[in-house]
This record gives sequence, C-alpha cells and structure tokens, in this order.
Amino acid sequence: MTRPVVVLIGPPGAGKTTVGRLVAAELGMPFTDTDELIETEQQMSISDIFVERGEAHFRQLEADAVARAVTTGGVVAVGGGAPMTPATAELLESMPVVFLSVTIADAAGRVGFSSARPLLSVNPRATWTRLMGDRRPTYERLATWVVETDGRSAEEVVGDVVAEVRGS
Ligand SMILES: Nc1ncnc2c1ncn2[C@@H]1O[C@H](COP(=O)(O)OP(=O)(O)OP(=O)(O)O)[C@@H](O)[C@H]1O
Ligand SMILES: O=C(O)C1=C[C@@H](O)[C@@H](O)[C@H](O)C1
Ligand SMILES: [Mg+2]
Repeated sequence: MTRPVVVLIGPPGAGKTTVGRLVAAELGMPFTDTDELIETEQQMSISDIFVERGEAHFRQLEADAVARAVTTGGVVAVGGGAPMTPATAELLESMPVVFLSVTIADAAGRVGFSSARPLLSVNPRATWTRLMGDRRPTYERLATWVVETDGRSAEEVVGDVVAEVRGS
C-alpha cells in the first residue's frame, strides 16, 4: 500500500495546512488536507457541516477522508481533532507522523479564532486550552517527530519537517 511520507497532526493554528502544502511543494509530492477534501466533496464549509449535521457526522466524514487520504501517499494534513477518533489513531500508528506543537499565544496570534473554526467560536481561548489538554497525550503518542513552531516562521518549520522526511 502507498503510504504518506509524512502526516501532520496538531491543534488549530499549528500550521498543518500551510506547512503541509509547502513541504509537499518542496518534495515535489501531492498534498492532501482532509479538511479541504471534506469541504470539496460535501460542497459545504466545515463550519456549516458542524451546524447543519453536527460534530458526530463530521467525525465520520473525517475518519473516512483520512482513511482515503493516506492511500494517495505524499504529504497529508489531518484535521486537528482527527487523531482522537480511535480508528484514525490506529491507522496513524504505523505511519510517519509529525506533531506540530504550538502554545495558545502563538496559535491565537495566527488564527484569530474566527467563526471558520466552529469548535472555537465560543470562548476560544478556554476551549483551545481544554482541547489541547485532552489531545496532547494522543498527539505525543502518535508522533514520530515533534516539531516546535512557536516563534518560528512557516518556512523554518518546513525546513525541519523536510529534513526529518529526508533523513528517515
Ligand atoms: N510557523 C508559522 N508562523 C507564523 N504563522 C504561521 C505559521 N504556520 C502557519 N501560520 C499561519 O497561521 C494560520 C493558520 O495556519 P493553518 O491554517 O496552516 O493551521 P492549521 O494547523 O491547518 O489549523 P486548522 O486545524 O484550523 O486547520 C495561517 O494564516 C498561516 O499562514
Ligand atoms: O480541532 C478540531 O477539532 C478541528 C480542527 C479543524 O482542522 C477542523 O477539522 C474542524 O474545525 C475541527
Ligand atoms: Mg488546516
């Protein structure tokens, strides 16, 4: 089975989409972002899927999108909550995974916590902190590599991820 050269995981604002696209370009490989895949296939924004169909339905779409995305190889970025679905975590256990680590100070500065991120539309700082507390053990357990992103440009982070991929 074709498998990705790297799967990027981490909380909202870690830079998975931005870094993943740049890493793929540098490696000359395809890039798949599961949030974008879902939005394209459903012809709806993630925010609208949460409102109209609920989070549980989104998580089913997400698990299915991740399972298909990893079969295309290249670089894959998964949604911030994807690793919390047990079937997805199990799938990622056998893959090269980078956890893009970030603190709330930098994440907030990057994303501004707009309504485009439905889980963060109410009390975003407290929610982000709680989510990160719940998820960090899973992110760390699945990580082949952890790349710190605080105070670093996307290009610097890309350099680290590419080096890990090339060295593996
Ligand atoms: N290392 C970085 N330094 C500064 N800004 C960054 C960095 N990485 C990403 N950004 C910026 O932060 C914003 C959020 O990045 P991005 O959308 O890639 O995060 P994400 O991890 O994919 O979030 P989500 O889980 O919500 O999809 C973007 O505007 C991006 O340009
Ligand atoms: O952290 C999360 O649970 C989410 C992150 C985004 O990537 C999207 O998948 C969605 O907004 C949910
Ligand atoms: Mg993203």
